[in-house]
Amino acid sequence: MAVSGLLADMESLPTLAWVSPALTAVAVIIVALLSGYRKSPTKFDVPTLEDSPMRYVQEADFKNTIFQVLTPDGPRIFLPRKFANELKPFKRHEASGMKALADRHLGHYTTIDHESDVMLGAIKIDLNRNLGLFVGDVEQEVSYCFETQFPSCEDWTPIDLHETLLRVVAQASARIFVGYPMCRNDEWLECSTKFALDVMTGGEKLKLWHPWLRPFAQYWIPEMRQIRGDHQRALDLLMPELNKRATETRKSDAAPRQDMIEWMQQRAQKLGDKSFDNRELANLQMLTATAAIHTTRLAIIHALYDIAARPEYIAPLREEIKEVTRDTNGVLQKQHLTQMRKLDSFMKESQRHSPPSVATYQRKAMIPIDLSNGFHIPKGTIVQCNTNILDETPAAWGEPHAFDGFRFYRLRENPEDTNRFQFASTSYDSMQFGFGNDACPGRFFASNQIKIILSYILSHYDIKFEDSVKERPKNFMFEVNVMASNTKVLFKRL
Ligand code: HEM
Repeated sequence: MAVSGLLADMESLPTLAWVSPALTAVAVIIVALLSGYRKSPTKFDVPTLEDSPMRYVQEADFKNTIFQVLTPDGPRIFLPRKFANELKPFKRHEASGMKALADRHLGHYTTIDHESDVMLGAIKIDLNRNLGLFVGDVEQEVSYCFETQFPSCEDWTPIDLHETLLRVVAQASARIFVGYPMCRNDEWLECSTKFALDVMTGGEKLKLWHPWLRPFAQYWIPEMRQIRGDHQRALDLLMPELNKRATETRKSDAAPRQDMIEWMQQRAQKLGDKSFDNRELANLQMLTATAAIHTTRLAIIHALYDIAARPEYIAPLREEIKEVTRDTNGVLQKQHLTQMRKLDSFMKESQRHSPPSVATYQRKAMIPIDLSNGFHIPKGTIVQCNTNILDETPAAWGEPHAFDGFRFYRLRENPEDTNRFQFASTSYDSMQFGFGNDACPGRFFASNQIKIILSYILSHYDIKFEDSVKERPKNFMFEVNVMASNTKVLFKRL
């Protein structure tokens, strides 16, 4: 029931007629809270984990059994991996990954429930088509960032990767999202990275409130208030650049400008999207940064932890980087990234052990869906598949639980498989970027960014853990998300 409906019901109670509006509001809150405690969400006839979704990873037989986690927003259904194959043929208006993600973060309130063909087209088509153009630019940006933001590391220096890499990834991504010089604008970088944190934190805090109370509670939660401010700030920061571009006369023979601002504007024109304006452009920039920056940063942190924990990989990885860039004296070019097969393999193995989530395939049923085992998914239900599948690793890939950084490198030595098993390849056995038509469209870009940043670090620094760290730091879970611990890594300039 909506809050307005609840208010109407209460107003019809004669005993409340004399109560002041403030007291009525308090009464509404109490009634809503009490009804929230009484009400248990509609359950499915499958095992239930009542408590915390964090527990299911350890306790539920997620591989073979369908089970549910009850949340105030209704049950979340967890499916064995095989059902991803059954859901894959459904189109996005029938089974939507974006809607599932938006619901998980209360997108209606946190503003991320915003599906845009302009944004998807700009990433899927324009960004992917032009990836090769930016390798030099991004490398330059990464190098500038390390030179200006990083300690000198003449001797072993402890580095907080979470903090440092946020800046590096944000700036390297902004080089392509908003172009130069905007990519070096501190305020823009702060705004575009903070938005994601406000969405995550604000959404989590709002979830603690009963759904009926959220329309009010959103105004009490600082991060929820900041989200609105973030949008306005993004627009204000972007306007000088947009005005400059709108008024600037470019030579007729000048190469077309290539960055996400340009692509979004052109896509909107092509699609005849009348609602697209500067405000929408700023919003889409924030959404793109949200999808891109924190995921990429996390993948790099995991990879660096894996390298620091297994120093025997440093020499062969460095050797490969040196070898492939020999023809250009160490300057990275597009083809070099494809040639870095050992690094690619190491990144994929690192992601196999530390995926972004144990359920990277999630969909909201936009229509009722029946699975082959007779399980009925009603419209509006969120389902997620178990994609945490070390045990189910195909036999041909070798020992499933071992960390074998070059397993995919060796698999690709088979001439038939040379284009398979890449970091950005998705398959039923490798769903870290999702699966099917709606798998992550930014994965090729992410692959490039990660390679550029890791190869910069490996070529300029030695890294290791402090002596007190005896093994690779353990990951921890937040709901279905796999998070990296906050362990410092020591850097020393070569
Ligand atoms: C290592 C970095 C990244 C990881 C691990 C990652 C992971 C994912 C996953 C698991 C999905 C859901 C796919 C599915 O449901 O089948 C997804 C979707 C998405 N990602 Fe990424 N991502 C990364 C980087 C990026 C980047 C750099 C961008 C943008 C440039 C991006 C943009 C998107 C978008 C727009 C979607 C929604 C796609 C749709 O609904 O069609 N991601 N990502």
